[in-house]
Amino acid sequence: MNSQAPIMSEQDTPSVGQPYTRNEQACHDLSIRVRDLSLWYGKNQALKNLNIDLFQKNVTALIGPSGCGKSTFLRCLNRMNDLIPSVRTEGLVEMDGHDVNAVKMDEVALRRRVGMVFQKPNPFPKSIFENVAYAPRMHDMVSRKAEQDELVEKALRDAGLWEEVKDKLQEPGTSLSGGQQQRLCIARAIAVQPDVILMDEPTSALDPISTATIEDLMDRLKEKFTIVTVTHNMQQAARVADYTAFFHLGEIIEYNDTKVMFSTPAKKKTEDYISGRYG
Ligand SMILES: Nc1ncnc2c1ncn2[C@@H]1O[C@H](COP(=O)(O)OP(=O)(O)OP(=O)(O)O)[C@@H](O)[C@H]1O
Repeated sequence: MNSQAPIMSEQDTPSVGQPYTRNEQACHDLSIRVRDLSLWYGKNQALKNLNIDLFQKNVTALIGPSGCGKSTFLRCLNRMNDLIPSVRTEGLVEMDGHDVNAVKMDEVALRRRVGMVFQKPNPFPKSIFENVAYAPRMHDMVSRKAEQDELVEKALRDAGLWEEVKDKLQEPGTSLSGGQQQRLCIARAIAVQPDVILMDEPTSALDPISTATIEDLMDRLKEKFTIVTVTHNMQQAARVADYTAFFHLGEIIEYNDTKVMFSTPAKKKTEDYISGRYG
């Protein structure tokens, strides 16, 4: 646990629909602030009046049964739901004090600040090198070849992949194993130096060893990045997450320090879910 992170007591657990309130110290660590966020797909309301604060350089896990809105919520943080025509949202999502839904917010710039890693590794059909170099070049972050090489090496090192690929950077990204491809996707996400990395079930398509490697990586990456991850795996949430939010039917039922939530959940529904009684 990040020693700078605010420690929450059970009394801090927000009741449904109420903003999470914190002490002054905690305000400095705020990355994303969500207030009264609701979302509809056509007539179906998928998110109901969500209020949550997500903290810098911590891992927050989103857990809950299938269809409860975890992925939908994740996509609100980088406006990916905008790509779905039937979607309507209400409420506020602020990143470092800026409303991400403001008309003047540039979506390209937003997605540079908020990287995303998906359930199934999805490298571009390009070389390992190009998978990492492409976005920094598009964003004019590198001009000289040497700078580009340096940035690619750094991103691959930070993603724990460099030693495995340094001699085959020109081979296709798709030639790597599933676990390596997922680390390549993480390298691609961090190459543009985002503030936040969203991960949507990043290990669910991987074997146990690759899963453990990604979990270790998340632990290291949170020194530099804010990570928000969706997982169906309770043990994974307990292992990797500083904070956990339990979603149910489009609502946040409970949000707390992971250790507190898993040892003494405040709500019966949370207890039933984490003890495997449903879901
Ligand atoms: N593109 C879409 N169009 C219409 N409805 C959608 C769309 N995506 C999700 N939904 C609906 O929104 C609700 C929340 O879905 P979402 O995928 O966010 O849940 P989830 O908790 O991430 O589920 P899972 O754990 O199974 O991935 C569900 O009722 C789902 O059917």
